[in-house]
Amino acid sequence: MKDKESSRKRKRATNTKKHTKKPQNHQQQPPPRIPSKSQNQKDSTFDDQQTPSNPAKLSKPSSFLDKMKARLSGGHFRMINEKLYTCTGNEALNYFQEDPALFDMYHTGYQEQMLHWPDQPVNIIIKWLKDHNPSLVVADFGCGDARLAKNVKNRVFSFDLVSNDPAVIACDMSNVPLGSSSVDVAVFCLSLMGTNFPSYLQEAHRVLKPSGWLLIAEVKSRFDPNNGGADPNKFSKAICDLGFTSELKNFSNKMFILLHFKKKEKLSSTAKEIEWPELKPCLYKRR
Ligand SMILES: C[S@@+](CC[C@H](N)C(=O)[O-])C[C@H]1O[C@@H](n2cnc3c(N)ncnc32)[C@H](O)[C@@H]1O
Repeated sequence: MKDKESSRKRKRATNTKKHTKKPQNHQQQPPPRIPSKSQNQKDSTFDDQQTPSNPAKLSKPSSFLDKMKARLSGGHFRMINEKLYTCTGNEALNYFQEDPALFDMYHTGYQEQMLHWPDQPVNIIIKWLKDHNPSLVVADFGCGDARLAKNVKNRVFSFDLVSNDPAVIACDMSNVPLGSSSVDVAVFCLSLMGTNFPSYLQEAHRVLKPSGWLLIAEVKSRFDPNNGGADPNKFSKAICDLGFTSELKNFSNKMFILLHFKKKEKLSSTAKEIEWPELKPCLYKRR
């Protein structure tokens, strides 16, 4: 009996030893690992847009945080972008009115994406305007940061869903505060985003003077019928049926197409049903 009792006591003592935490000896801890060159390279693929040029910066904890923030904001951009391509203009207006910070988030991401485009379509349109008479009055539908208005001598009415600039008029561009036949040029630079895009083109037709110009720059992949995109000829025909003549189709750029139309002097008396092709959303890749 005594033997059993003493063996139980011994067992308890060894168990307690097993579970007792050793006091930490910090001096014996291995030193923190400094990322080697190959680890730095691996990190840079995490989000190569954010890789600092100085590798020493990578060892600072803030660079990891910066990368996390960049990743998060890239995700937010893609989410907002997809929303804009899959809802109506009015829904997009309400979306941004509820949280105007989303608009800034979208535009930060959009500018980041555009850095990877060899040419900016807005610069091609700016050049077109500079080559024409500066007295032409322009309406920029979906103007973004109003770069167009800031770079030409023309009088420009700039419209977007949110206004962060006194020069920009906040509205849904299917209903702009301009009189009928009041402008010479209507511009849509990558802005035919809403599912109701035909109503934006109808509005441009309303505000354009007879013989006024309609200039469209759109993402090329949206007009690639082999890849689910619209047939550009059907799109062009629909615009002509709205009351325009086609003046230019330029597919030479890798990233965007350029289409120019002129508003017909006289509208045909027989209004016909216009067959608009669907325009697929332009979704940006994670970089
Ligand atoms: C891709 S960005 C292009 C901005 C500018 N045109 C450029 O080329 O830099 C498209 C812009 O169209 C605006 N947009 C989209 N739908 C709109 C609508 N229904 N009414 C007004 N603006 C709209 C978006 O808010 C966004 O600023």
